[in-house]
Amino acid sequence: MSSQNLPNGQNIKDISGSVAVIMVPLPAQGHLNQLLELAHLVTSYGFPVHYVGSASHNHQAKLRFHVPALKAPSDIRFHDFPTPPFLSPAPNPDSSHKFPSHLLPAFHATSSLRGPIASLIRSLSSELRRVVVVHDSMMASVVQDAASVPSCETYIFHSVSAFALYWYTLEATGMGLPKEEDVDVTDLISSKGLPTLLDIFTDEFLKFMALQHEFMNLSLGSIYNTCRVVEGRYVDLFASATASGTPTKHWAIGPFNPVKVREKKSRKSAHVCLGWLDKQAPSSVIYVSFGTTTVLSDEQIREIAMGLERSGQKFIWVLREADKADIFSGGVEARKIELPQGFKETVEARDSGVVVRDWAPQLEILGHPATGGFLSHCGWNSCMESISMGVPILAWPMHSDQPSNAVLITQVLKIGLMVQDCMSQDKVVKSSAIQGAVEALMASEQGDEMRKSAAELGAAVRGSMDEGGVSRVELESFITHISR
Ligand SMILES: O=c1ccn([C@@H]2O[C@H](COP(=O)(O)OP(=O)(O)O[C@H]3O[C@H](CO)[C@@H](O)[C@H](O)[C@H]3O)[C@@H](O)[C@H]2O)c(=O)[nH]1
Repeated sequence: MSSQNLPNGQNIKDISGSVAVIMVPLPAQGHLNQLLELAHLVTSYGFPVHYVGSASHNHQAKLRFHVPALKAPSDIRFHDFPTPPFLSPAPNPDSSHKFPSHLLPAFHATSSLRGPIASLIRSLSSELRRVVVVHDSMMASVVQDAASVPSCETYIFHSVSAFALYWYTLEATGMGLPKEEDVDVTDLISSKGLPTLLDIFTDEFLKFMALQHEFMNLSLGSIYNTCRVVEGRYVDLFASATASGTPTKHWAIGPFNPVKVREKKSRKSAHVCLGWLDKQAPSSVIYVSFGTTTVLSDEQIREIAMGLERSGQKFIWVLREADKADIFSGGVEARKIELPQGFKETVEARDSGVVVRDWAPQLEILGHPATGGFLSHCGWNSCMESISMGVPILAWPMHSDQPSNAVLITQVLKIGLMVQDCMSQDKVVKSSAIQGAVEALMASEQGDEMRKSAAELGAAVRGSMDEGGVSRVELESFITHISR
């Protein structure tokens, strides 16, 4: 964004020196990266951004960031605030619930950020005309002191789809599933329909959420990492379902992730899997990854391996353990995830795939022309990244917003298929179901149709970030609003 003028005609230089933005993420990868991406978008308009968290979560956010370094990196200032020591247990592959409860100690420890954040707000507001706090919806209690500083305003950042938010709201108010014409609620993702809040969250996390809800009415508006081309209708439905007496604003300004596919020569990552992809035919590879919170049992991993192998389709499979609350903490030795005997040798002999055990360059894999499908748990980052790169999704939701995202992808947008029978918490999905689903997406007419629809949606979403595009207009509306 090279223009020196804000959308309202004011000069950036005149405004940006008098307004600062503080970003307050929830300390989990899928949240840290979204607010860091938003920080980059905001600094591109000349506003300084202060990104706050514990030293290890700030380090995590920087280390794994997939946006190339800014020309002026000093525009984002990281504040490493002290947090008391918190437990960082190993994820439990045999847990009876798929929700990543092992992350909760880090979430609870964020209460200690309240004091340092309040001090930062007060110190900035003594020098500036306005301090703008953009906080994760799950950090509302931590920024509650902002309300007592007259020149400070807070805005909620929602890290999940508007469709998921709308569905949570209907569930929480007892109104039930979204009975929309375009969502066939009788044929959702399991014979029982969408799971309840207790199926997708734990009691402890629901209590943590309830605490945040107590402070959400202090904010002046909501920001979404989504695009009206994808789910504008659900942004409006959620806005009206949660409307109270006080008018609040809603800005759908996603995708936050970069939408331009990089040329081979200017790639950020030199990961070996990209070299392998370069040798594959267009749209011939399925990318398999379950984000940073999914914990799979050994048995489930074996079934995935067999399913992939028997499908005969080429694949890149990211096989990593879920993140711990502190990814840099030592302690218990990480689980050694074993593959079935002979799997590695067969895959190598046939050159049929790559198993990635470290951090994969997901955005670059999805943006590669050889990638034709994504077997995903439907975390919202993965959905937005896949949508913006025009790649259809084979949906295997696990917990939280993922089941509703899967419905959005498969039933509303029709750019993906479900892995059969995957919503049962205690059942292992068999290799035959995985094989069938992979074949359906990668080697059938139905799969080709999904690829075509996903490519069309991807082009529209990328266009939404161009000058005059719907997301760019909303981003500039937010920028104009905070600089008023
Ligand atoms: O090897 C890897 C693994 C992950 N990623 C990136 O990590 C992020 C993962 O985010 P997401 O797809 O949203 O999955 P989770 O990590 O599971 O995200 C959590 O946070 C999301 C935002 O609230 C929710 O939608 C999910 O349900 C919740 O599990 C994405 O940007 C990926 O590109 C990589 O780049 N390389």
